[in-house]
Amino acid sequence: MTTKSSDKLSSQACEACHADAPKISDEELKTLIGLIPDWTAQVHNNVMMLEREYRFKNYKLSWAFANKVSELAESEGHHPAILLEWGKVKVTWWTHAIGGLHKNDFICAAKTDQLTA
Ligand SMILES: C[C@H](O)[C@H](O)[C@H]1CNC2=NC(N)=NC(=O)C2=N1
Repeated sequence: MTTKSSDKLSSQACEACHADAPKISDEELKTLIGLIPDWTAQVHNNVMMLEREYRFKNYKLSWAFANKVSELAESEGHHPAILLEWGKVKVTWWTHAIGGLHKNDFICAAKTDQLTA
């Protein structure tokens, strides 16, 4: 079996996150984003977020993927923004409780990538 660098993240589970949990450092951001190269860190309304757009052949496939992401979110207790459109789904992960990025967001991004397989 081949192992990808993102497996280091996707094999982990989200931990309970509290308002006093620290945001990831710049150093951690560099390391963690390197494990999920298809994602970009973007700042919206002063909050750093992880974003990726997935492409599909039609609306039904986009919709099915958005549903899978929703199932993942409920099972992890961590919830992304999902923008469902014809042929594409944009997934945005951040941690509301801290207004930024926590390791949970990187774990969930790696798990989201696995849903396309
Ligand atoms: C009580 C519950 O676990 C929290 O409100 C969770 C739910 N899902 C969440 N999802 C995200 N993305 N960030 C959070 O801070 C968050 N908090």
